[in-house]
Formats: sequence, structure tokens, C-alpha cells
Amino acid sequence: MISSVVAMEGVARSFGGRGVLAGIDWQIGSGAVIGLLGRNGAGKSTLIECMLGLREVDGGRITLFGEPAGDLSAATRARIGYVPQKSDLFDWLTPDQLLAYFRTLYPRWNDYKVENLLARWGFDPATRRQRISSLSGGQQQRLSIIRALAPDPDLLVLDEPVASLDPVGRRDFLHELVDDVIDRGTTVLFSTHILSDLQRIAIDVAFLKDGRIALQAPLDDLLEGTRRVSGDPKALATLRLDQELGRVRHDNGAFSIVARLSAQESIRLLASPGVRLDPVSLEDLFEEVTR
Ligand SMILES: Nc1ncnc2c1ncn2[C@@H]1O[C@H](COP(=O)(O)OP(=O)(O)OP(=O)(O)O)[C@@H](O)[C@H]1O
Repeated sequence: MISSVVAMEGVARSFGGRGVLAGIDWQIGSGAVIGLLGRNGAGKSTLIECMLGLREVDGGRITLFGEPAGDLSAATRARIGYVPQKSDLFDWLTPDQLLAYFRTLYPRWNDYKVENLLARWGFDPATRRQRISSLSGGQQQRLSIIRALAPDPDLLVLDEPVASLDPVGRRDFLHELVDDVIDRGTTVLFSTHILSDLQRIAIDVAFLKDGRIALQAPLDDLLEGTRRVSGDPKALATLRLDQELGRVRHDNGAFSIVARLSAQESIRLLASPGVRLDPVSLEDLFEEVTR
């Protein structure tokens, strides 16, 4: 039985001698919903493209549904929906023509969902007959999402899907993701820089840093279990914490430590004179983990 939808072992990729993926070992289990985070240039798009077999790797092994990513069967391909960061729509077609074309390629195509999304996401009859090249960036992104969702994929991969959507478009997309896609057990991986969106979906977050998945955990656990430890510099200097994420030195000579704490560690620290524990935001976490 295959328990992982995606399995990666030692995946490496560099550009012009500069390593971007540095031997990634990663598994994405069936039904997981993962937000992929990392600074600009960390390699999120590269990782996604390699994962889907769209980019060659320098080393390592990737399988999707148990098949090599670079040699997927048509049946497995049809189980994957992908929204790339840069539009790859055939922009000389109209939305109706594009969707009619893709409909022929997939054994499973949810006409009801397509019509429903087109109507809800502002594709009136005139827009549906307009060339894609003349649609706005946000309209093209909506169309790209509709195309990816139409075959009811078992694995949905989205590379910054909301980057050009207005706030209403973002809300509509998240609504669809939570109420339909995640509800039916789809495995979802999406990269984003909009951290507030992640907090609207109960998911795991994975941080890509220095070419590796530096940390992956359920978002709620991560926020609940991570604290900023501050206080008397002498007391902090001797502290050894099991899961320290970062140490920040402040201008006044004081410093604080961001760390994931076990319940016992929290109790011990709260009892230490001169030590304070404060909750951290997802922005704080992002800054520390990707520093
Ligand atoms: N075709 C290419 N040729 C040379 N360098 C590349 C190529 N594609 C990506 N890179 C480099 O690889 C690094 C990672 O790029 P990538 O687009 O994967 O990052 P990212 O995390 O998706 O960034 P962002 O958050 O800005 O979208 C960057 O330094 C980029 O310049």
C-alpha cells in the first residue's frame, strides 16, 4: 500500500553551480494540506517543478503516487492539478475553448464544478468568449485555478495561487479550497507569502531554507508550542533548549530566544526568576526559521 502521495529522497538541484535544493528528503501523506513557506528565492517554485517532474533534478529520487515523477503514466497525471506561478494558459484561446480542450484530456472532469466556478468567479458569457491574452492577471489566475480543480484532482499543487487575486478573489478561492477541495480529502501543497491565509486553513506548514525542509508541523501546534523567551541576559545565556529556532540580539544588549517548548520546559522556564515567555506570531516564526 502506498501511504505517501509524494516521496522525495536526496533531491538536489542547482543553477550555475549554486545549490537551490540541497538533498531534500520529504514525504507528503495522503490528505495532507501543506503551506510551503520560504523567503524569495528559497527554491519553492524549483521544488514544486521538480516534484511534478517538470524540471530535471541533479540527484535524488521523486515519486508521485508511487511512480517516478519524470515518467508518470497518463492515469497518474490526470490525478494531479497544478496552478503554476506564471500563467501557462494557451492565451490565444478563449476560456471556453481552453476548458473544452482540457476536458478531452481528463477521464474525470467535473462540469458542474466548472460551470459553478465560472459563474461565481465573474466569467460572464462575454468574458468566456474573450481571448485569454486580453484577460487581466487576476482573471487568468482564476481560470488557471478552475482548470486545476476541474478534474477533481487527488493531488493539488498551487504555486502562489492568490498572488494576483483581489481580496474578494482570495476569499472566494480559500472558501473553495476549504469547503470543497480539502473536504473531499485532496492532498494539497501550496506556496504562499500571505501568512494570514494560512491561518484561515487548518494545515501543516513547511519551511524551505538552505535547500532543505527546515521545519514542518501543524500550524496550530507550532503557534501553540512556540514562545519567545526573554529576560535577564545572564539567565538566558546559560539556557539550553531542545528546539531553539532562533536567537535575536537586541540593540540594548539584551536578547531573546524563539523556541518550541515542551510542557515541562515551559513550566521550568516560568519558574525561573527573570525569564519571560510570550507567544509568537506566524510572521515572527517565519522570520526566525528562515533567517
Ligand atoms: N532557470 C533558472 N536559471 C537560473 N537560476 C534559476 C532558474 N530558476 C530558478 N533559479 C534560481 O533558483 C533560486 C530559487 O528560485 P525559485 O523561483 O525556485 O524561488 P522561490 O522560493 O519560488 O522564490 P519566490 O518566493 O520569489 O517566488 C533563485 O535564486 C533563482 O534565481
